[in-house]
This record gives sequence, structure tokens and C-alpha cells, in this order.
Amino acid sequence: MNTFGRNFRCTTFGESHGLAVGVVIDGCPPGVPLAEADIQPYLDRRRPGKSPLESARMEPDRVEILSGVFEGRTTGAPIALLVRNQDVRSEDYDTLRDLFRPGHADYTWQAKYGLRDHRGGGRSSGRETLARVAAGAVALRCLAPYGISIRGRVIEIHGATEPEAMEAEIRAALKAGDSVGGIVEVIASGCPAGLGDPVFGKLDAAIAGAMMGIGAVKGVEIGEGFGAARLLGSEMNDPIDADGFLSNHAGGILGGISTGEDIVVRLAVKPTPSIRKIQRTVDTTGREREISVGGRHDPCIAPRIVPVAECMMALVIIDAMLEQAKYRGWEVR
Ligand SMILES: Cc1cc2nc3c(=O)[nH]c(=O)nc-3n(C[C@H](O)[C@H](O)[C@H](O)COP(=O)(O)O)c2cc1C
Ligand SMILES: C=C(O[C@@H]1CC(C(=O)O)=C[C@@H](OP(=O)(O)O)[C@H]1O)C(=O)O
Repeated sequence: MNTFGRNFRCTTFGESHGLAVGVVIDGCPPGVPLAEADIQPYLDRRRPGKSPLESARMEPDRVEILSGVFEGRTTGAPIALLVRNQDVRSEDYDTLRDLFRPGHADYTWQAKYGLRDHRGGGRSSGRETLARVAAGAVALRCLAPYGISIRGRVIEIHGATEPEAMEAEIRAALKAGDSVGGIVEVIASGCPAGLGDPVFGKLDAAIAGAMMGIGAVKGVEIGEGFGAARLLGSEMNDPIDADGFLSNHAGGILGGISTGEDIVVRLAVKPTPSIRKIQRTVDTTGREREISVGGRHDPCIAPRIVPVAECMMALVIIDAMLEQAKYRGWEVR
């Protein structure tokens, strides 16, 4: 499945070591002011090579708007956004042609398609997320007039919660040829009450699906999440008075519909699969082998996921806003 969304439909395309990665957005309302400069800052936050604690692949990730914008405004036609790959070094991946990396998608893509683009994981590479970020930036442009803002942050790395300790965990893993995971939190503020579509199109289900659809995400919780299982009803419920909700254990969603409070989501991000440390694996003939993975990799994916998760949240919310507009008659512009 390469398409996301019911109303604001995004189809991403491209491979990590192909010519380019991009997205076609169909369903963006007409008349939204949009320029490359509105999208580029989000891609700049996501791109690799910004610090020694992430992949050393140097990609400028300059976005080109190919269609759907005329005289600075969206036309209602499909918006095609393109980013050309510039620093692939595919030869570093030659040994992966016949070998499966433990923890990556190599084994399962081979099982599904009977072949795979082994260069940097092809489409299973986290590089595909640049297309989601470009689409999310357009969604955020649409949401801006409504006072909706979305912010993410890393709250834990390998058990550490203080910024310096988190960084030390990544450095230690890098030095050991290993990797670490972490927890990312995303909060959407300013969403109106009433977004989401019960029974099967619940807002929390849509958010969980969107977040789980990001590579390396192994868990999603909303509000109290797994902690809710350990609370009493009187602790979990959010009392209401004439001014609104007095707490937000629900994480901004009840009955699959937004309450108008902050929507609070946390993602568990696994340690990066591609590591230098030697591990056991098999080749495509089933022969047992050992592997130490080359190429340029993130020692920790959690910090890189922050802008991606923000943009996935934006895509879910614009989709829900456009759906709600059908019922309530207001326009998203
Ligand atoms: C932004 C981002 C960056 C990533 N960087 C790497 C990386 O450098 N090396 C790697 O092996 N996996 C990386 N991943 C994770 C793999 O793409 C992912 O683990 C793989 O596709 C298998 O999917 P799964 O972990 O969701 O099962 C990254 C993922 C994202 C979203
Ligand atoms: C290139 C990016 O991240 C990549 C995500 C990734 C992976 O396996 O997910 C592996 C590395 O690159 P390659 O696909 O060349 O192996 C990372 O550098 C990017 O985010 O733009």
C-alpha cells in the first residue's frame, strides 16, 4: 500500500538509492497559499547528515513542486513534490544483495515479492519518510489558519530521560557498533472537538495506524496508554465542568472523536537494525552466515522520527478535518 488518507490522499514513490523520492497529493483544497519555502524547513529538520549522532548520508533534500500550484496557490489538482537523491554510494550495499539484515525488512520483502532492491533497503528505507514529511508540510499549511499546531520531542533514549544522558546512550551504542531505541511524544493542540469517524474510522485508530506505519515504530499509546490498565475509573476519567475538561488522561480522544483537548501520542521506537556488531543470519539460499552491516546508518532512529511523526499527525488531522467539513458544511482553506 503506497497511498495514505481518504480525503487528503498521499501516494509516495521512490527508493532510497533510486533517482528520487516524492509524493503526489490528491484532494488538497484549492486556494491554499503554498511555495517550496513552506515545505523546505520540514525537510531540513528531517534530512540525514545534520549531526555525528545520525546517518552520515549527506542529502540536501531540496523539494521541487512539479504540479498543483499556480501563482502561489494550490489549484485543487494533484500536487506532485519531488526530492532527488544525491549521495547514494550504492556500492557499500553490494554484500547485502544475497544477505538478510536481522531486524530490517530484507527477509520479509524477499518473501513477499521474490526480489528486492537491496541498495539501502530500497523503499523500506526510512528515506521514504521524506515524502510523508513533504505531504505533512502541505497539510500543516492547510491547518495553520485554524490555529492547530503539532510538536514532537524525544522523551527517552535507552531508558535515559535527561538530554545529556540520552546523548551519552547514543554515543556509547555508536562506539560499540550497536544501536539504541527510544520514545517520541507528539502533541497536537488546537484541534476542534468532533474530529474522527466512529465506529471504524476512529481518530485514535487512524493515529495509531499512521504512527505504526513509520519504520521502526513498535508501539503507540494515546493519553495514559498502557498506564490506563493500572488506573481506577475515578483516576482515568477526565471530569468536566462548565469550562470544559479538568484533566486529559484520554489524550484528547473519546469514542474515537476529538474532545478539543491536546491530542497526546507516544511512540516506542526500536533500536536501528543495521549495526556493525557481528550477528547471525542466512543468505538467499538459506545458508547460515555472519553479518556486520556497512553503509551509513542512524545509531538511534527516535530523534529522526520526530518530524516524521509530527507530519503523520498532520496528515491524519487534515484528513479528519476534510471529512468533518462534509458534515458541518465549513470549508478547509
Ligand atoms: C527516519 C528513519 C530513519 C531510519 N534509519 C535507519 C538506518 O539508518 N538504518 C536502519 O537499518 N534502519 C533505519 N530505519 C529503520 C528501518 O527503516 C526499519 O526498521 C525497517 O524498514 C524495518 O521496518 P520495521 O522496523 O518497521 O519492522 C529508519 C527509519 C526511519 C523512519
Ligand atoms: C537516507 C536516509 O536515512 C536512511 C534510512 C535507512 C533505513 O534503512 O531506513 C538507512 C540509511 O540509508 P540507506 O537507505 O542509504 O541505507 C539511512 O541514512 C534518510 O532518512 O534520508
